[in-house]
Amino acid sequence: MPVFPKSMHKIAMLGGGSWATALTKIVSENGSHVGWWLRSKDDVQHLLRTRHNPRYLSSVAFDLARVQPATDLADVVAEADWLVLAVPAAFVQPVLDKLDRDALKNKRIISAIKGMIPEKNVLVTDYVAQRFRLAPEQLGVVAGPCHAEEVALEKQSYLTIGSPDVELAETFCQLLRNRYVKAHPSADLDGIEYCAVMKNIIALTCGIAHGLGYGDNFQAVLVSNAVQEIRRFLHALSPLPRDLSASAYLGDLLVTAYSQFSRNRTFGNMVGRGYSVKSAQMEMNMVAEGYYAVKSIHDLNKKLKEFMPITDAAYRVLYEKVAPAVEIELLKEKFR
Ligand SMILES: NC(=O)c1ccc[n+]([C@@H]2O[C@H](COP(=O)([O-])OP(=O)(O)OC[C@H]3O[C@@H](n4cnc5c(N)ncnc54)[C@H](OP(=O)(O)O)[C@@H]3O)[C@@H](O)[C@H]2O)c1
Ligand SMILES: O=P(O)(O)OC[C@H](O)CO
Repeated sequence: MPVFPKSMHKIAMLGGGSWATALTKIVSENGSHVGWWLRSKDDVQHLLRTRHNPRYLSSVAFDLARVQPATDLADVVAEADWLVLAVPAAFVQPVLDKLDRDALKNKRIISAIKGMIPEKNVLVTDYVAQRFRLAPEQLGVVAGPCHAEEVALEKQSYLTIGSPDVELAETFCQLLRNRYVKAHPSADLDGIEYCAVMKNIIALTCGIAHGLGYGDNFQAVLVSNAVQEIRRFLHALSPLPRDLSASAYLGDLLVTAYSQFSRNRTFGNMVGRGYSVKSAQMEMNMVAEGYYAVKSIHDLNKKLKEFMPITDAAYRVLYEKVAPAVEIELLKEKFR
C-alpha cells in the first residue's frame, strides 16, 4: 500500500467514549482527517455546535475542518482508508453488525480496545478478521500505558502498535507521534492484545484489595504474582519469545493497577467496599472492561488449565458472589 502524507490519511473512528475522543485528538491534530462515528445524535449535534464532546474529555476542542462527527456508520466507514475501533468490547458485535461483509475490504483496521468479545471469548482482532474475511496483515492493535485523561492534558505518553505487518504498524505510529506521544511498532499482536485484556483483571483485583483495606505492600505482591500469571497464560496461548517488562505489557499493567484514572481499579474498589456488581456498574459512567475479561479468560483457561489464582478469585467474586474478603484471604496463601 502507498504511504500517503499524513494529511491524506482518512480515519474512521468508532466510539464516542474517552479513548475514541483522545485518539481523535491525537490523529486529527497530527493532520489526519477523521470521520468520527458516535452513536448519540445529541452528542454529534453538540460537537458540531461547540467543537467539544459533551460527556468525555469535554475540555478538548476539535478542529471541525479535520474532524467530522456523524451517526451514519456505513458512510463514515466508506469514506475512510483506516478504521479505528474504540467502543468497549461488549458493543463491538452490535456496532459492526450494522456493516455489510464487504465494508472493510481494502481497509486497515486498528483495534484500540482492551477487551474480548464476551460470549465468544475471542480477541477483537480475531473476531473482526473472521467476520469480514480480512487478512492478518490488514489488522493492528493500539497498546501501551495511556489514559485518555492524560492525553487530554497532553502528558507524555507511549503507545505500541502491534501488527504482523511491520509497515502497517509503523505507518500508524507515524499518525500518532507528536510532542507528547511516542509510538513504537511490535510484531506481537496477540501477546499485547491478550496482555491488555488481562491487566484489567489484575487492576480490578487490586481495587478489590484496596477497597478491603489492603495497602501498597500487598498490592506490590499482587502485581508481582500477576506478572507470573500473565506470563503463564501468554506462553500457553502464544509461546513466542517476548519481553514482558516492555511498556506494552508491564507498563500497561502498572498504569491500570495504580492510576487514579483507572476504571477497572475504581470498579474493583467499589466491589471491595461492599457494592454489588450491578450497583458498582451503575455508579460508574464509564465501562470497566475487566468485568467481562474475567469471564472470558476464566473460560479460556478451562482448557489450558494454567495456574491462575488471581483470575479465579476475581471470577468467584464477580460471577459466583463469593465475598471479596474470603477470596483475598485465599490469595494471600497462594502468593509468594
Ligand atoms: N479510557 C482510556 O483511557 C482507555 C485507554 C486505552 C484503551 N481503552 C479502551 O478503549 C475502549 C473504549 O473505552 P472508553 O474508555 O473509551 O469507554 P468509556 O469512556 O468508558 O465510554 C463508554 C463508551 O461505551 C459506549 N456505550 C455504552 N453503552 C453502549 C451500547 N449499548 N452500545 C454501544 N456503545 C455503548 C458509550 O456510549 P454513550 O456515551 O453514548 O453511552 C461510550 O462511548 C475499551 O476497550 C478500553 O479498555 C481506554
Ligand atoms: O486503566 P483503565 O482501567 O481505565 O483502562 C484504560 C486503559 O486500558 C489504560 O491503558
